[in-house]
Amino acid sequence: MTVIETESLTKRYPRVTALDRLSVGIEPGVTGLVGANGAGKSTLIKILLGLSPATEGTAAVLGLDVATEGPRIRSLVGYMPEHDCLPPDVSATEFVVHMARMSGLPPTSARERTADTLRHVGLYEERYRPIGGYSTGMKQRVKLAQALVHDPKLVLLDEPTNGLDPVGRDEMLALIRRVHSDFGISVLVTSHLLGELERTSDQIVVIDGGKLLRASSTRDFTQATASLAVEVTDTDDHPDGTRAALEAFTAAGLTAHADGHLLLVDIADESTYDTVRDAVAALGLGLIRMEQRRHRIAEIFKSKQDQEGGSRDAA
Ligand SMILES: Nc1ncnc2c1ncn2[C@@H]1O[C@H](COP(=O)(O)OP(=O)(O)OP(=O)(O)O)[C@@H](O)[C@H]1O
Repeated sequence: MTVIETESLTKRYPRVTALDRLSVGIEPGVTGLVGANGAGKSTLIKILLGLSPATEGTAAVLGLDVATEGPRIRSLVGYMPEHDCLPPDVSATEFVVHMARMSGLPPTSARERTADTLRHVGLYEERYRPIGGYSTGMKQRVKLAQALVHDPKLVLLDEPTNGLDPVGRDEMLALIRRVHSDFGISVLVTSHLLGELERTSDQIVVIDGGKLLRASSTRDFTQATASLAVEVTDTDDHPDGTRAALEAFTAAGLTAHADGHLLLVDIADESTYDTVRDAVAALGLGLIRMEQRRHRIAEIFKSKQDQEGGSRDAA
């Protein structure tokens, strides 16, 4: 079952192709949509909401065709826009109640849902103060609350960590995780920062120049490239133990490279551990560390970009 499905989705503006034959299926859970600025993330969200027509291709949200079912999709989906769009003179409560009413909730349940949602996003104490006096983090929480207030099945969050300091980012990401774990709401969250979504997301979709680069579970993403980090001592016989071990690993048929004092060995299969241990023992070196290291997503892309000679700002 997929919550979002696109097929050859293309969006051409007069001077740029923002989405280029994008075909992707997104399952329930938390999905990170990652891409550099201008990759096409916001364009995709607007098409999914039925607010902007695709030039070619098709897309379905919760099984509904975006070309014909926009209003129904928007009743089932919450949207947190990227830019600050909050009225400064009203309180969070007034604004979120208003948005709940816009979504069709009757007055009493709009007020109840608003109180619950603001409590959930951690804005309960400040809920009667005008939004104009809020910090960036508080404004982001109001935007999240209005996306959740009508109890959607799916929320589309466009760069919710933008402008936040590291602590604010972590809090927002934890909150996003809870949107799914506490309420079972699926989440599509965008970011231009590859690293920040890997702890939050079940799946990662990476787009670049409107094209799909990769879509897979976060676990597959990082595990497929697992490596063994090995650190060894120097000895009188081998004053550069790292170099001696690297040569021995290569001679034993392993793929390895040095990163300072660390040797990073590709894990071909279970026997890699024994081969490393035996090679180190044969040289008479001490083994300081041998541990499996999952690559961070950012590293995978850095090496991919280095290979391609690219210098994009997704990091
Ligand atoms: N209404 C528009 N008219 C013309 N070009 C547009 C329009 N909206 C977006 N674009 C262009 O389409 C491309 C993709 O933009 P989009 O906003 O979808 O990217 P993004 O990944 O969301 O990046 P950002 O995080 O910077 O918003 C960009 O080159 C952008 O300039």
